[in-house]
Amino acid sequence: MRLGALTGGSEADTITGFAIDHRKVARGTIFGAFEGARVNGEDFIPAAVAAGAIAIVARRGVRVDGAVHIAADNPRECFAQLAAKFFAPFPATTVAVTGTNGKTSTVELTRQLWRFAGHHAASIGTLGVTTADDRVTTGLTTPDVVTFLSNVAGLAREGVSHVAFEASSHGLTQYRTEGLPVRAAAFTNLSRDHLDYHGDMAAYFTAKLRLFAEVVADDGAIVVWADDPNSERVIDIAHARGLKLLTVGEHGDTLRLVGREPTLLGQQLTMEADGATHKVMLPLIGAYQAANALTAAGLVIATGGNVAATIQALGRLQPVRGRLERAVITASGAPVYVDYAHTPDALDAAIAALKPHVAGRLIVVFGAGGDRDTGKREPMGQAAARGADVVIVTDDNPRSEDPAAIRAEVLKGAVGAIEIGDRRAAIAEAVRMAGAQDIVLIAGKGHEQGQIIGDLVLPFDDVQIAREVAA
Ligand SMILES: CC(=O)N[C@H]1[C@@H](OP(=O)(O)OP(=O)(O)OC[C@H]2O[C@@H](n3ccc(=O)[nH]c3=O)[C@H](O)[C@@H]2O)O[C@H](CO)[C@@H](O)[C@@H]1O[C@H](C)C(=O)N[C@@H](C)C(=O)N[C@H](CCC(=O)O)C(=O)O
Ligand SMILES: Nc1ncnc2c1ncn2[C@@H]1O[C@H](COP(=O)(O)OP(=O)(O)OP(=O)(O)O)[C@@H](O)[C@H]1O
Ligand SMILES: N[C@H](CCC[C@H](N)C(=O)O)C(=O)O
Ligand SMILES: [Mg+2]
Repeated sequence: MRLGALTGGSEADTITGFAIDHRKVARGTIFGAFEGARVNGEDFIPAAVAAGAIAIVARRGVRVDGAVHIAADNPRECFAQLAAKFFAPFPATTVAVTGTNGKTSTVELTRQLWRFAGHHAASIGTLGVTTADDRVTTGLTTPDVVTFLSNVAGLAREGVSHVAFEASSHGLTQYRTEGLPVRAAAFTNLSRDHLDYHGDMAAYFTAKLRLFAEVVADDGAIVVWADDPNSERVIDIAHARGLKLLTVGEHGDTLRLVGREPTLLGQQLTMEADGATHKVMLPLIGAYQAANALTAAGLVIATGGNVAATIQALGRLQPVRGRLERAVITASGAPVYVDYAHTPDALDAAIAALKPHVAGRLIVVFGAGGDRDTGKREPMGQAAARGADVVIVTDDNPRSEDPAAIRAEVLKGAVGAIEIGDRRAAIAEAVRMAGAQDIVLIAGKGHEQGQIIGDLVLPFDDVQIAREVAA
């Protein structure tokens, strides 16, 4: 592609790629220079030009010498639109999911449901890029815009026709997933997280709402988990834009959940849809997993799926890695579950999911991550203290913070909890004390394969450790 094709000018230079990090610029690259939370990318423009950048997307008034200046009021948005033209074509059906909790689960369940319907499908999110036979991690929930667009285009070349991706609030704020048509967007729920980055709940919600107000296509659809108190705002946007609206949940119209009976290994769901009553045995436990499964079904229906067939396909869903994953049963007979709950609401949801299955005590082991929203720590402690019979506060990913100080903040909400900083020792203690009637929940790290301590990432896998200490 020639530069002129993007600028509307006559530049004949061949575009070889796009970069938002000057260290990734090569001859023929278009460099996006953005003001960041840490540094100002505009400071790297001379270095990018020296490395061979032929054009710079940057704010008006910014100095650019030796390359074409593509000036824009919103450089991130402009860059995404141009990069998408370069990387196209994309899979025909692309959908996005946002919300505080449930994004990873919903995109993964959507991918599975599409696959059951015979489509070549993929999901992109915290677990990485997942296809029927492969999973590649990207490090972030929503990868940077260049990684995202090039990956989605790569999936199209592999024959993938359907993609579901997670739109994190960071990703939406930074226009990481713009430029390609989003056919449907789903809202799972809103509760506190990431206030370190967004400042307050209003700004955090506004960041998420942009998915519905601006990103989803004008002829697209919006799928809403209708039982969240915040869903009304999303529904209002759908009405204001005249978009197709599908609501799911007890308050839903498209898929109305009228019954949910927990069983040993799953739950029997009863739904009203299309004027008929449907029953299906969902092989996943917990109200929250039913919510995500219904939201996923909503996305599949929004993109052309048959209602009755999609509901029946819920019965074939496989568990999502690290979400209420049963790691092991201890020698004394207690099941040990690993879950990615790392917000107060998620801890509530994970505990509520296990409660119906506990005859004895629920023992919860968890901590909070460092360098992330500090205000969620005490409420996480409260959620655990409220719902569990035994609480063990341990370390999550301390990152640059003092782990003892993080634990102290969590313990403010969980007075009287047991404190064991070393995560392996904490898991071992939970497993040791669990009797036949008890259940152990290890929360916060789910699928993660490492523990981030300072600048180091040490190998750590909750599932594997649980198996080791239970052996
Ligand atoms: C807070 C945040 O979102 N940071 C991400 C973001 O940073 P930023 O745009 O503010 O970048 P910055 O570091 O200030 O730099 C500004 C610009 O200068 C460029 N630069 C920077 C240094 C340099 O030497 N040369 C250079 O060109 C950068 O590429 C960037 O474009 O863009 C960077 C480049 O893509 C990301 O690496 C970085 O992720 C950091 C590592 C991170 O930890 N992000 C987490 C918080 C995150 O994004 N999480 C969300 C939500 C998780 C969830 O709830 O699921 C996610 O989607 O994963
Ligand atoms: N619909 C839901 N309602 C409440 N809690 C949920 C819901 N879905 C998931 N959770 C909780 O949140 C945890 C993380 O789930 P999941 O990974 O699907 O969310 P996410 O939105 O992708 O999270 P992240 O922001 O880290 O990417 C789960 O392990 C569970 O404890
Ligand atoms: N996507 C989430 C992951 C948190 C996982 C938890 N283990 C932690 O490290 O805080 C975040 O960036 O806030
Ligand atoms: Mg996720």
